[in-house]
Amino acid sequence: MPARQPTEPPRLTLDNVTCERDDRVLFCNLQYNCQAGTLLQVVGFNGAGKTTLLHALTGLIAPAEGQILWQQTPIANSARAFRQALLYLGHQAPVKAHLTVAENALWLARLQGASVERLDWALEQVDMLAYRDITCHSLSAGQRRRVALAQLYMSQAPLWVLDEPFTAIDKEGVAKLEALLERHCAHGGIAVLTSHQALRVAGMQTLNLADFQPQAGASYAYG
Ligand SMILES: Nc1ncnc2c1ncn2[C@@H]1O[C@H](COP(=O)(O)OP(=O)(O)OP(=O)(O)O)[C@@H](O)[C@H]1O
Repeated sequence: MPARQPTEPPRLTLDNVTCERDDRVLFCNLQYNCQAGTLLQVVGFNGAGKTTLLHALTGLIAPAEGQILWQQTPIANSARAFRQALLYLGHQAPVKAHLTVAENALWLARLQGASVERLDWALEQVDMLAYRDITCHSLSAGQRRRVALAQLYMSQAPLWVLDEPFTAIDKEGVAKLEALLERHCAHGGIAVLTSHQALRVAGMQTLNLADFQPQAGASYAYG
């Protein structure tokens, strides 16, 4: 489904962002501008701060320095508009074991304000329609991830922030997700994702957190 078109083209700006955990600077002075159509893969070694950056991008944590802007307004000042524009998929597939595949996909879609008329179609896209009424506790890790990914097919949010969406997904599933990301951005959406995989998506940009490491000895600059 094409991204819902806001009145102005979507724009996400990382303005001189520094993030830290437990007084330790993970990356600093990160400057990046994502315009309509941007697909950005955040890469870096284990512990570089990729998930931390996505948490900052979604407003779950505040950067130690700098700010995140949505449509040129700091996200802290535009929380409602920003939340409506955002689809965030975290590291763990947010699937409840005691609910069926359809129930999980439905509440995730409703949580995102996504259109639920296309539930069965979305489940078909992630090859989970045959499991529609099965409770999720009996699913494999890849199948649980697929249930979570179904919401991407129902979403109209212009901004997708996805933490390791390819985890546990097989080769065919990866190719489908790559095509979906490409379509989302071709329709004017923005997608920021982390992955340790080399992805095949036309026009994808890469942000390597290793390029924004603090200088040696500067780790406690904010203490
Ligand atoms: N809630 C937290 N409290 C304290 N430290 C944290 C917290 N979350 C993460 N960290 C620390 O911040 C650093 C960066 O973690 P993060 O999960 O952002 O890395 P990552 O680049 O996503 O790693 P990976 O590739 O292994 O998923 C790690 O050293 C981690 O221990």
